[in-house]
Amino acid sequence: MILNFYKYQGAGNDFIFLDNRNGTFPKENKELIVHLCDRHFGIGADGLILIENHSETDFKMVYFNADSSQTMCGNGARCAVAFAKKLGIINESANFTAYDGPHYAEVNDDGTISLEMIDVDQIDVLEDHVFTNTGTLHHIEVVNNLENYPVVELGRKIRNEVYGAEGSNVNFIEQTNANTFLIRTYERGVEDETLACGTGVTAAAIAAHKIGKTTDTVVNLHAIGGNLQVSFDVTDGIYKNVVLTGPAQFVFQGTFNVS
Ligand SMILES: N[C@@H](CCC[C@H](N)C(=O)O)C(=O)O
Repeated sequence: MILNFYKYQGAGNDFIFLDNRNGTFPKENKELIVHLCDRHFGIGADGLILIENHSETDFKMVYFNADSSQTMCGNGARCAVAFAKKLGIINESANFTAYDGPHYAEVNDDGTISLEMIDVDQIDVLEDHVFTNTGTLHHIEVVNNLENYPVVELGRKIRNEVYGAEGSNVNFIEQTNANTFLIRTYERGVEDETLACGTGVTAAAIAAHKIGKTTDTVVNLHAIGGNLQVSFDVTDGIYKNVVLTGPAQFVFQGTFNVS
């Protein structure tokens, strides 16, 4: 089988895209998904995304982590909008369906994508961290000297020892001004630090606001792979109109021979 694939990245979070509107990709084949994402023996990526037909929205995004587990992915969703535009499915805006439900997104004049995220009403503020769900699970800790922080070592420990088999993504943030934070994320399903995580920066912005680190409702997050922005409204403690904005870039396309 020959697969035509496209590679995209959003702030360095990279994805293999397949146009599966004809439904021919064997998505039950988890070994194949793991193999395609393998950086040594496959194409290499943090995740794999299928674009499929949907009866009520412009398209359906089916996301797999590099280990083939499924959930929502914010950077992947922004890249999915860019890919859907390249395929001619949408123009400057999209209504699409993802793991966590329907989403609306817009392509901005500078090529960045603004993506509406789910409302967030459950935010657990604990002694040394915040835990919330922005489409997928996130643990957030405020730290010092993030540049030299042992993100992989501590992220993996928290992911496994605090959250067990289901796990959680683990974000470490450091404030640099009133509405700006540096962020590094250990992602479950990749089981490593990634260069950025869209649902993670969304969770971090909401957590920072919730615990009073910022009073702004437009928050800048600087990840290793690029800059992202999160805006929201807060009504009765519920974060609504949450929008994630950032880059989504086509990198290359090719064919992969599945033996
Ligand atoms: N990189 C993603 C998040 C992908 C899912 C995550 N690894 C999980 O398993 O929850 C993003 O940009 O949101």
